Amino acid sequence: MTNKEGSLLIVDDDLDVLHTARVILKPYFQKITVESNPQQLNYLINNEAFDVIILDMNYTNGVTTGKEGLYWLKYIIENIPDQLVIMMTAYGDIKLAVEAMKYGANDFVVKPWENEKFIATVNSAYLHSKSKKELKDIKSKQESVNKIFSSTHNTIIGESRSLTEVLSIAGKVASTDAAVLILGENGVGKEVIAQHIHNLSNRAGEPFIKVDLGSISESLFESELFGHVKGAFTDAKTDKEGRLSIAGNGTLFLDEIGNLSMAMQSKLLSVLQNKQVIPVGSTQPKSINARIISATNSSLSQMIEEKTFREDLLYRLNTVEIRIPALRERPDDIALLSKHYLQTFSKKYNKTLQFEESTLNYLSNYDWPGNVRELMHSIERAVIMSDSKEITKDDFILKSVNKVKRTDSLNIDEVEKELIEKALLKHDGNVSKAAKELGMGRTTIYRKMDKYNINY
Ligand SMILES: Nc1ncnc2c1ncn2[C@@H]1O[C@H](COP(=O)(O)OP(=O)(O)OP(=O)(O)O)[C@@H](O)[C@H]1O
Repeated sequence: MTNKEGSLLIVDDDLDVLHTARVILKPYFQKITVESNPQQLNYLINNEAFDVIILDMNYTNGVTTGKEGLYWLKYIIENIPDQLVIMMTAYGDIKLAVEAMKYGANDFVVKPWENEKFIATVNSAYLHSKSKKELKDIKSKQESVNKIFSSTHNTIIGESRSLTEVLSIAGKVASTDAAVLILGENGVGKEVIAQHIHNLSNRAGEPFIKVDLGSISESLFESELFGHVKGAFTDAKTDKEGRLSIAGNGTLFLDEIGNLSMAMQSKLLSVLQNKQVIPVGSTQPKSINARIISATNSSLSQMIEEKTFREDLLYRLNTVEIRIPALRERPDDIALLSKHYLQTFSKKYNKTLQFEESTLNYLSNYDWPGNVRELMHSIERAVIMSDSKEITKDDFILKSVNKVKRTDSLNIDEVEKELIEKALLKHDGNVSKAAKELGMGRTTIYRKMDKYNINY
C-alpha cells in the first residue's frame, strides 16, 4: 500500500508481541491500537471501528487451550457480526484454528511469525473488510437512491393511449418474476419503466442494480457481472461481488443488451439457465435470485436474422416484451412533459416562466429523435437562456431536419404543407429560396402558407 489507510487493533498479553507487531505493521496502516488486557475489548469496540482485530488465543500464563481467545472472538462477533478478526497463537494447533474459523475468524497466524507473511495476512484481511464495507455502502446508497427515485423522479408523465398501455402491462408483470425485455429508442424512458416495475414488485425493498452493457468491455464483463476472487487476475487484490449477487433478491437491469458480443451472450445465457454464477478465478458456484429486466434500442429480431444475437438468449429475456413508443408516436404527451419540465427547471433556476401561446404547439410538432431526454434538455436550456417571462420557439435550438413532424399521410394538402415547411426550414425561412426549390412562384407559396397557417 502506498497511502496508509485502515485501523487495526491488536490484543495480546505479551507486551513484546504488541511492540513488535506495531513496529512491523506501522509503515502500512494508518492507525494501530494495542491492548494487553482483553477485558478492555468491550470499551474499545464500542468506541471505535477497527478494520481488523488481531486477537491472541491465550491470556493466562501456562494456559494454551485457546478457550479465552475463542471466548473473546465470540464476544466480538456477537457485537459486530461483520468484524474481521485474525487469531494469533504460539501453538500451531490446526483444530483450534478450525474452531476459530467456525466462530467467524477470518484468518490465523502462528507466532513467531515471518514478517512478510504476517503483513500479507493482515493486509489481505484489511482489503477484505474494505470491500465488504464498500458493498454495504453500494447497497445502502442504492436503497436511498431507490427511495428518492420512487418518491420524486419516478413520476411517469404521460396520458397518451400508448403510454397508458405500457403502464398497464408494467403493472401486470410487476408482481411476477417474469423476465421483461423493454424495447424503444434512446431516451424514451426504458430505465424509468424498469425502475417502475421494480418499485411495484415484491422486490421493491431490495436493490435495483443497473449494468450498462454498452459501456462494459469484454474483459470486465464477467468480473462486473459475476464477481471475482482474490488473485483471479493481476488487479484482483481482493474478492469482489458481481452485480448479479449485489442485486440479491432485487432486480438487475441490463441496459443495452443488444451490445453484448456473442461470447458474452453465451456466458450470460448459461448463468440465467443455471441460476448460478461462478466468480472469475473460483470453482465455487453461487446461487442468484435477482429478477432480470433488460432493455435495448436495437432490433433483436433483426440481429437474430443476422446471427449476431442468440435466439435462445432472447427467449430467456423476453417472457414479457414491452415496447415504449417514441415520443413522436405519442405527441399528446409532449405538452404534458414540457409543462412538467418547465415547472421543474423554473424552480431549479429560480425563475417564473410560462410558455408563449404557440410554443407548445411548436414543440408538439417536432419529432424529438432523442425523445424525452432531448425534450428535457431542450427545456432546461430554454429556461436558462430565456430573458423574458415567456418561453417562445426562439428559445429552442432544435435540429432543423427534424423540426417538421413527419407525416405518413397521403393526403395532398398535408403532404404539401409538410413540403413547404421543410423547404422553409432548409432555407432558414427565406421564402423566395423555398419557393424556387419547390418550383412555385412567391405569390403561390405565400397563399399556401396562409392556407396552411405556416408562420415564418
Ligand atoms: N414518461 C416519462 N415521464 C417523466 N420522465 C421521463 C419519462 N420518460 C423518460 N423520462 C426521463 O427521460 C430521461 C431518459 O429516460 P430513460 O433513461 O429511462 O430512457 P432510456 O430509454 O433508458 O434511455 P437510453 O436508451 O438512452 O438508456 C430520464 O431523465 C427520465 O427521467
